[in-house]
Amino acid sequence: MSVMILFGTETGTAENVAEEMADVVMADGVYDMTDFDIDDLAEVSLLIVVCSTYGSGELPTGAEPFAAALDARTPDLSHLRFAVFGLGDVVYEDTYNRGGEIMAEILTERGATQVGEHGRHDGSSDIKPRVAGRAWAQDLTELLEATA
Ligand SMILES: Cc1cc2nc3c(=O)[nH]c(=O)nc-3n(C[C@H](O)[C@H](O)[C@H](O)COP(=O)(O)O)c2cc1C
Repeated sequence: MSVMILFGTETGTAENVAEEMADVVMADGVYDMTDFDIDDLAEVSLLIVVCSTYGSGELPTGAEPFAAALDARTPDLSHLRFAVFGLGDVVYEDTYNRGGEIMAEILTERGATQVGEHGRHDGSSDIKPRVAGRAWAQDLTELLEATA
C-alpha cells in the first residue's frame, strides 16, 4: 500500500504538521500541493491531506494548483482512500476549517473515499498543530490497522 501525504499551506504550518505525521503513518512521501502532478495519484492507495484555510473560508494559495488540476482534468479517483487533517481558527466562526472540508468535497466528487475522522486543528487552542496532527495520525493508523 502506498501512503502519500499532501499539504496545502499559506505560511508553512500545514507543512510542519505533514512532516510530523510522516513517520507515524509510514508515508512513502510528503509533497506540496503547489507542484504536485495529479497523475501521481494513480499509484497511491491512501492519501493524507493536510490543508489550512485562508481568506474567508478558502483554500490556501498553496492548495490552489492541486484543486484547479482536479477540477480541470476530472481524474477518476475511485481507487483512492483519503483522510483529511484541516487547519483553521475558531475566530473565523462560520468559515472555521473550511479548507480541509473543501479538499474533502473535491476528492469525493472525483470518486475517492474519505476514511477516519476528519481532523480539525484550532489555532486558538492550547494544543500545538504538530502535537494535534501526530495524535490524529496515530488514531488514523490504529483505525486502519483494526479494519484492515
Ligand atoms: C488572513 C487569514 C485568513 C484566515 N482565514 C481563516 C478562515 O476563514 N477559517 C479558518 O478556520 N481559519 C482561517 N485562518 C487561520 C489559518 O487557517 C490557521 O492559522 C492555520 O494554522 C494556518 O496554516 P498554514 O500556515 O499552513 O497556512 C486564517 C488566517 C489568516 C492569517
